Amino acid sequence: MPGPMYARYVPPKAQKNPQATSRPLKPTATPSTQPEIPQPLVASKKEKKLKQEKAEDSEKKQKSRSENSKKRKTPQLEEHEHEGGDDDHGAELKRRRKEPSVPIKSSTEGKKKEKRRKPKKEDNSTASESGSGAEDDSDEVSKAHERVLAKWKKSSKISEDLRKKETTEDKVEEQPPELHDLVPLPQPEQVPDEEYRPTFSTLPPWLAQPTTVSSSTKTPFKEMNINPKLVEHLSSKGLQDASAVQSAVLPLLLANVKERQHDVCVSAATGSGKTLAYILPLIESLRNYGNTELRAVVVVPTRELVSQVRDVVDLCKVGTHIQVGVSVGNQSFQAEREQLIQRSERCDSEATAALEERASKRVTRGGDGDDDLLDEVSIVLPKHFPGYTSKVDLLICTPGRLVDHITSTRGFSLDSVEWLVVDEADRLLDERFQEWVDVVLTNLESEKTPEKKSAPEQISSYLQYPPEKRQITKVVLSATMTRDLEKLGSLRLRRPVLVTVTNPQQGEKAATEPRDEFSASSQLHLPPTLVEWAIPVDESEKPLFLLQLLKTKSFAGRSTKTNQNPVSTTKRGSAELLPSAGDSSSISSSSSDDSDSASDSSDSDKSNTLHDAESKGKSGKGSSVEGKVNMPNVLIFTRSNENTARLAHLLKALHPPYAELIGTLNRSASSLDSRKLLAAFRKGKKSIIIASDRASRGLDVRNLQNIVNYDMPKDLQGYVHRVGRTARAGESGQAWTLYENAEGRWFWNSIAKAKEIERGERRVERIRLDMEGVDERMREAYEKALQGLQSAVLGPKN
Ligand SMILES: Nc1ncnc2c1ncn2[C@@H]1O[C@H](COP(=O)(O)OP(=O)(O)OP(=O)(O)O)[C@@H](O)[C@H]1O
Repeated sequence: MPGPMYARYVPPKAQKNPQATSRPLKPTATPSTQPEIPQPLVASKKEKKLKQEKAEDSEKKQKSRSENSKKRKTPQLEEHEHEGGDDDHGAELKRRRKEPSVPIKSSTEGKKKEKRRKPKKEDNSTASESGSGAEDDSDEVSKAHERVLAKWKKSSKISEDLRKKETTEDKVEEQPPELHDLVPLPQPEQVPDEEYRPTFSTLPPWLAQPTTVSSSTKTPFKEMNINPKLVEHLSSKGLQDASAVQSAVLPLLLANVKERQHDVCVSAATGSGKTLAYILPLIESLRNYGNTELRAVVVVPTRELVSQVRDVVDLCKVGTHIQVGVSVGNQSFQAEREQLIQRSERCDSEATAALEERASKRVTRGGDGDDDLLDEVSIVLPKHFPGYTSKVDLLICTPGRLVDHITSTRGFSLDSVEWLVVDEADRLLDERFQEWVDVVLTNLESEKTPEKKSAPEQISSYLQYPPEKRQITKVVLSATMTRDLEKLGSLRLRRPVLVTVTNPQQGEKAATEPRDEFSASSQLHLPPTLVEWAIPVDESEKPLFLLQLLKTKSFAGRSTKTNQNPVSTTKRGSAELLPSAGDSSSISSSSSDDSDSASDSSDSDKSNTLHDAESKGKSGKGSSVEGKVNMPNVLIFTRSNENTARLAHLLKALHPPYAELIGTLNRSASSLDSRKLLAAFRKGKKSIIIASDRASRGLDVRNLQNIVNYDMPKDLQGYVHRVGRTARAGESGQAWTLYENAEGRWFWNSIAKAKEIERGERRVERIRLDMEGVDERMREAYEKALQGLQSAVLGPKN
């Protein structure tokens, strides 16, 4: 054999192009990119011949050739040889894998490269094959090649193994999921997310840390800084002790004007006595003035509240000369002006001359207003000027009417006002009412007119000193006081203090624990004596459900003159009906904990049943009109004026004996009518009031025992105010909420279990009405009533 089979193989690493040399050793990611087999390994016959011829070249070249062949060993190959060769192929492979990968060349590109390489290899082979030296050399090269080939094989094997391993791993991952039929896989118990409680507060300290007082607190009026005659008078009316909120607020407000350094915000449950808490300080402050000036303004949202506050003022002002005015817009504006402002004439030649001069120049300031004044001047005595004085010390008004007087009533001025009370503040600040806050505050903060300035004020004005800031005490109250800083900020309170009333347990907690923003904003209070019920109803027969409720003994079968509550909560989550003569009905209820979903069809199993005593024929007295003792005393809330009228119509048609006992209270009722209705209700001539939310705020009706939410309230605050019409001033009361299927979830989540309401141990309890008594006859009557309603709405021809 003329020469070795693999003569003149130039190891890939000896190539000039390092990328080309490294490719054969590089393991490939996919089988399609197999390591490139070194091309020169199998030499063609032509090549061998050429090699032989060239091997006969001079010995001189032999040395240089052997040196050349040594030099051609790449540093990489040498390195491998030093490191122990084949054993380190794995490490080498890994190292190369980390190197940036060589882009895969296209086949044409590979061929071109091969062509470029060929002449070089030919040169080398010619040089290496000459005589015995050439043989040695070729042996050496052959061995080197074998070594490299062995390394390549080994590396190929390793990469092949790796590929196999990866494929098996992939297969394991791709295994199809185990099938478990339709039974859900057992899941680990879910860890509830911890409630986020920020460690910082964005509320100002006065809101975040209010002054709290326990609802059990009582202070005798005689221990307070109140006129003894007034204390005596209050006592004669059964008011000896100040309630909790009064005990906290009165000391702050009874101080004299110089000591009153704070504006006061009050957040306390409905019926806790907030009205007296601000009326007493007003009376004590106003009683000592010798002249009449408008010094106190009380703003409330509705006409009914205006007259209610007036009643409290009338109770407290006995023996004083305090003049009280009301402004509600139920009478003509002119008549109201005359009640509030006294017009007089004073001799003031200077003022008259100035005015006449203006008139002659036809300079008008403020347009029509000045023209009016000119007209007035023309009808007074010569050299006389019209003057105006207030006829009232204290004005109780709605915001809209107050703005009307400020802007249009000549002589109406807030220059002497020292007190501004905003009752039901969240409602008044929610609705803009002609931007009343801005108008009133701008007036209160503006400089007094010269006539209203005191002597010292006139002197400092003459000396052109800047006017002193006026001392006005603001009192802001609500059972659902807003923590909205923007709204409260609009009242521009001065060093405000927030007073809240908590139940005894909460009071202890509040005293020891600092209140953060979260808890401060979440406090709504319900009267502790209130019992709350929830009744699922069928939407299509809701009036029938209401009728059944009104007839049930636990609702209607008790005297309106006693405060005995037919349902006594015996322990948490359970209740029972107190036995009463001839009463066979019973109630045992489930707490709200058992009633997560209103749509739960198993309601009936868990809930309780109110047996209709009348339908069972065991007590016919329960709903007889003559037996007033057993008539329901109830305020029923609907969501709109229309619903109020419709429901009244249906109830009267369904159960005619109720007709003369039903009254409606909504926005379309005049003040006089609503006053009359409330008076009749207090006297027991009317027992059922069907009302819109107009009656939900502030209304105080003694002996009102039941509230029915026939339609859902708008929100949580709405609920608190509605149900707060009962269980007032420590008396008992019940609230019944009828919920349709679609409303149940919202009611339970947003009202019954609302975290914002402090209910303590109490729960809203769910009961079911027994509808057995509703027979075909009643359903027919219901249908007729609906038809009657339709023709009443559309007219008889339709
Ligand atoms: N010190 C007191 N002792 C006994 N009864 C009181 C006392 N103070 C007020 N009351 C009575 O409590 C009832 C509720 O008072 P008031 O109307 O002021 O409550 P309120 O807190 O303003 O309620 P709301 O937030 O619903 O307006 C009234 O009938 C009132 O006569």
